[in-house]
Amino acid sequence: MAFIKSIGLPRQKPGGPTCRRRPRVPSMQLPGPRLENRKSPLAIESETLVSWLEENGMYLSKEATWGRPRHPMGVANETTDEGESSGRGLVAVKGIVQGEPLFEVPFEVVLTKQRALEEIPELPEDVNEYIAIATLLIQERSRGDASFWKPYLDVLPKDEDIIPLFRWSEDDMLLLQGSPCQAAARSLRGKLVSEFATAEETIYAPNRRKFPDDVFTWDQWEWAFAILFSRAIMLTAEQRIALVPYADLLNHNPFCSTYIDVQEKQLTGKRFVTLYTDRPYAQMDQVFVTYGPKSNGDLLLLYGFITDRNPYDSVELVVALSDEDELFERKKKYLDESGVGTTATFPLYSDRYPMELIEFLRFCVAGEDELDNGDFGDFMNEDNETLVAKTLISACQDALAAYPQSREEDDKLIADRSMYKMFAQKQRWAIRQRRAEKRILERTIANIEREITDPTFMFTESKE
Ligand SMILES: C[S@@+](CC[C@H](N)C(=O)[O-])C[C@H]1O[C@@H](n2cnc3c(N)ncnc32)[C@H](O)[C@@H]1O
Repeated sequence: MAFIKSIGLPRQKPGGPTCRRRPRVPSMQLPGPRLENRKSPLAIESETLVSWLEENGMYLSKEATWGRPRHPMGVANETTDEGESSGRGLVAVKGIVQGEPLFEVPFEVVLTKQRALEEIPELPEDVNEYIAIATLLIQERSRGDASFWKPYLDVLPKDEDIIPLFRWSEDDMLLLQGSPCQAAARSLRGKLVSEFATAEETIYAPNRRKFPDDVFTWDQWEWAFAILFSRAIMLTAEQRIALVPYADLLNHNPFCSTYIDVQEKQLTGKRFVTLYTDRPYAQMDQVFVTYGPKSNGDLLLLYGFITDRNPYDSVELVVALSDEDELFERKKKYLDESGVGTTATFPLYSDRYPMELIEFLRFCVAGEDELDNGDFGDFMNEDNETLVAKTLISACQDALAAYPQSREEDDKLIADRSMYKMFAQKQRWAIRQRRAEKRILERTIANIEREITDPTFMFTESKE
């Protein structure tokens, strides 16, 4: 799935015939240090991280030690997925068997709310977890070399490389005109703005000596949340979120189901975050985790990337009770009382739709008889079911009409590889995202149009 460009690890010698190497240029002829000894800044940062983790009790030995095999992974400084850079990643440096613990990260280096409260006693005890860790991140970033977490902060992607959708400007977002992603991004951004205003008023402003206004700025806040949304993990056993250095170098593969646990060593009482694999890996394979069953829209919003092979991809479809319906008032009253409202949004997948959507539409298109006696969770009659199908098709057509470009136009942009490569990263994500959404809408229309011609057609659970 992913191709590793440069992993900074010794490659296994290939078997079979070897080819002769070109003689090396004598080092004395080279200006400055010998080329082969020059390390990229990325490699230096990764090595510094590894040394720091080892100093703080993480086992990362490159050689087997007494009774313990070598650490099975190494940091890949540049990985790619579907032709796009996916930043650093972790790679198996030896075969890994299923269920093997991959690493144990000592709690000493983990960022949690608890740790934030210890480091910043000025934070209120009941502070929200995200705000606590964001405040710790901002503080530590501002401390530069003096920060305990400096080696960790140095491997975080550079600011300009962190491009979740909620950080896009309104101009960038024009590329996603018509997409439900725009509203999701504006809504998340709005929440972050208002959370910042509250934190400013209740935590930062009252204690300026601890929280100077040139450090605790909106820009730093936005950066900290971008880091948290794209890297924090839920420690389920403890029901808390955490930033776990090293573990957060793992990239996403929706087909994985690795799991994370917190372990306490019996003799020492020391706690570690441990990751177990769900499948074996061959040497040089990139090791993945899953960030959860997320649609591309959610991946773009929180993590700043999408993946074409995403079984959980969906597009939000808005459907509403028609205000021209003769039974509008009666139906509205019922919907309001049920807490649903006359407009609802449902995820539409390329091969399925939720039964709640069908039930909602069965109710919205129902006649008087059906309203009195209907069970909307089940097929009621052909007329009602056909009306549901037509309403669904028309909702998909309306959604498609909201995009200024057609799916065919997006296809063309992507097919012209040399032109496509010249687009900026955000443009490429946007074109792929809006094309994926249109494909789901078009497929839904095609599926329903095909099925509606079948005399036994009905929406059933099996389509979910
Ligand atoms: C938890 S971090 C993983 C480590 C990260 N690659 C790095 O360089 O630090 C999550 C970020 O990695 C990138 N990423 C993870 N999985 C990816 C994938 N399958 N394709 C593209 N980018 C991916 C995205 O930028 C995402 O926000």
